[in-house]
Order: sequence, then structure tokens, then C-alpha cells
Amino acid sequence: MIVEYIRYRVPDGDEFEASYRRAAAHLARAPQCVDYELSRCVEEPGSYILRITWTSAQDHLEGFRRSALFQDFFAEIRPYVDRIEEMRHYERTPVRGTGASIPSLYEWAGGAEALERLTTRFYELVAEDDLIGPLFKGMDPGHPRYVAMWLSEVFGGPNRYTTERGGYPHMLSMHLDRHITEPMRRRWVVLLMDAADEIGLPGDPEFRAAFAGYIEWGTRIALTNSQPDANPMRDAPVPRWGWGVAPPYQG
Ligand code: HEM
Repeated sequence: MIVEYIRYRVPDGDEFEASYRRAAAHLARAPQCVDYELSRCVEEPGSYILRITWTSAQDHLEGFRRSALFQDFFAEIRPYVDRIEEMRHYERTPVRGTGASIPSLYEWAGGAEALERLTTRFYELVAEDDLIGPLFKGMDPGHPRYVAMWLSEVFGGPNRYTTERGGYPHMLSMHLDRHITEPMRRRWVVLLMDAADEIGLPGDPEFRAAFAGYIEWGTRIALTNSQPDANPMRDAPVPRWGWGVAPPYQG
């Protein structure tokens, strides 16, 4: 991916923004465009910066620029071409991230203590279950704690599963050749959701949607990796799961 910055200084911001609103409709249909954003300077309202992320500089210059969409896009913004002060491509660097304005799922859930209460109750339910109980007959007594460590790391908490328990490769090795079936996977999900309700994990729609999204994803991967003919990735970081499209409602 590559980021293009275009800086403008224009005499009439309202007209300029109206042109860009129309031009953006063509940008939005371009398969080479990842996203875009036009920002207006607060201190100097005639100054604007347009940021466009392209799939690559080549896709921008040889794909979009030669497409019919570009003709339509350009027709809208042509009056402002001589108002451009900078138009260049920038490579992203590893220096990027998010701040703490939105709590992690780990924090929202109640931290390590809540996730450990969850897994403790979950494996009590599992032990009494006819379908999946037998899979866990010889389970390590520390198992609920280890799975809580895994979930903590996935949901944005400390990376203790990676540093203390062997990370993804260890988790994977525990699922290999377990022959998990779809009914077993479903039961695992249902019992976890029951445990979540019983121990009072936050029940707000945003949290539960993100939580259930990870559990659905993770159990499907566990099932696939547990088949005798599985060929899983042997090494990978522990996945990190966020809020997705619905961040928490914070009043
Ligand atoms: C989101 C889904 C899942 C997660 C996050 C998960 C997580 C884990 C982790 C972290 C371990 C290794 C614990 C350790 O460090 O010792 C493990 C082991 C295991 N998992 Fe899963 N798992 C998931 C789904 C499933 C499903 C669907 C099943 C079967 C229905 C299953 C069956 C097992 C079994 C049998 C073990 C070995 C337990 C033992 O003998 O200690 N897992 N799981």
C-alpha cells in the first residue's frame, strides 16, 4: 500500500468541498483505492490535505489514472489543479498504531480475573457434557488458566500466553489430530456462551458481537486444524481481536 498526499490552498472552501464530494463518488468505485480522507486546516481554512491510500503506486498511476473513472474524477477537480502545493506518494513506516481512546476487549471484559472466571466455569460445564467432556478427560489442571491467558492476549491484554506458554505453536499442537466434529464445535461455543452469561461477562451488544465473532472464527480454525489431513500454518503470532465495526457505546 502507498499513501498519496495532495495539499491544496483554495480561495473558496465550500465550493472546493462540494467538488470533492462529487469527485469522491468516482474514487469510491476505484478498485485501486483503499480509502481516502479530505481534511481542512483549522488555523488556515483555505488549506486542505487529501490523503488517498492506494493498493500500490503502480496501481494508482497505471491503473486508476488510465481508467474511465479517473476522467470523471478529474473533471470535477480540474479547476483546482493549479491550487496544488504538494502531490506525492509516501511509503508507510512501521511507526503506527492506535491510542487508548477505545478500551480493549480485554479491559471491557474485566481483565484477566474475569476471563479466568469465564474459563473456570466453562470447563466445569465441559466436564459434565456427554459430547465434548470426553475430549478433555486427560486435560492439564491448569488448562482453564492457560485458555484464559490465551483469550487475554487475543483481546488486547498482556502477551503472557506467548511469553510463558509457547504461543501459537503450542496452542496449535494441542488441537492437532483431535478430530473435532461440527457438533462438538457447536457445543463448545454454546457452553462458552452459557458460561459467559453465568459469570456476568458484559452483555452489551457491541462486546458480545466482537466476543462471539472471535469465538466463531477460533473454533472453526480449531476444527479445521484438528482433522487428520490438516496442514495448518506451524508458526504465527497470537491473533489480536478488536471491536470490528461496532466500537463500545460509551454514553
Ligand atoms: C476459540 C476457540 C478455541 C480456543 C481459543 C482454544 C484454545 C486452546 C488453548 C490455548 C489450548 C492449549 C492450552 C495450553 O496451553 O495447554 C487448547 C487446548 C485444547 N483444546 Fe482448544 N481452543 C478453542 C477451540 C476448541 C474446540 C472447539 C475444541 C473441541 C471441541 C477444543 C479442544 C481442545 C482440547 C481437547 C485441548 C487440549 C486440552 C488438554 O488436554 O490440556 N478447543 N485450546
